[in-house]
Amino acid sequence: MRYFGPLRKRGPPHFLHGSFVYKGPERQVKLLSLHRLTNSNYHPVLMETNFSFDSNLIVIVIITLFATRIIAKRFLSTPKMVSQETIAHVKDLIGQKEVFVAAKTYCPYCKATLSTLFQELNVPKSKAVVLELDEMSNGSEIQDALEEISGQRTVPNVYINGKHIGGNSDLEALKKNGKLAEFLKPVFE
Ligand SMILES: N[C@@H](CCC(=O)N[C@@H](CS)C(=O)NCC(=O)O)C(=O)O
Repeated sequence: MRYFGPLRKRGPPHFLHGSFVYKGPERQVKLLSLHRLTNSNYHPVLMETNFSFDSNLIVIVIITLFATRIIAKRFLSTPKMVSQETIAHVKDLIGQKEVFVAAKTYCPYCKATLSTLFQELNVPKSKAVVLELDEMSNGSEIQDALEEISGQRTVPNVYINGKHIGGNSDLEALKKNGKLAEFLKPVFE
């Protein structure tokens, strides 16, 4: 890369900053800036590089790569295969007790949900099945099955009396509008 100071050539600023003064396969010369001398006299400051590459082309290539990746992920990814056996097993777990929560130990939303149910609302732990999926060898399989059954992949995934409640925000919304107490009634009977 080589910089040229102001050249002797004088004239109006007929080309834009950053534009190519010369562009060949082995070198290119770009206009860096124009030094104003008088109202009508300018010195161009030029920069010469040995390798000519089109920065627009690089941007297009990067965007194309990203777009291809997103499209491939969205449309070409193979659907997760969850065995009917696992689905039946998870459905069984959901129905085993009044409350079912699929959680992960590090998940703050899960902590909030468990605190709402067991500390705030005093749901007896004996009435609930809580799965910490990240501590289970078949946790990801169960998560796939939950997605298949409820359409929800995130944790916490809450069921009360076999009814899908949703995540922590859904639980909080039900708590706010007073419907959660109604859902939990059978738990305390
Ligand atoms: N809006 C959801 C947010 C739940 C969420 O984002 N959970 C994260 C974990 S903290 C999750 O499930 N991530 C995907 C995963 O762990 O597979 C809720 O209120 O429950």
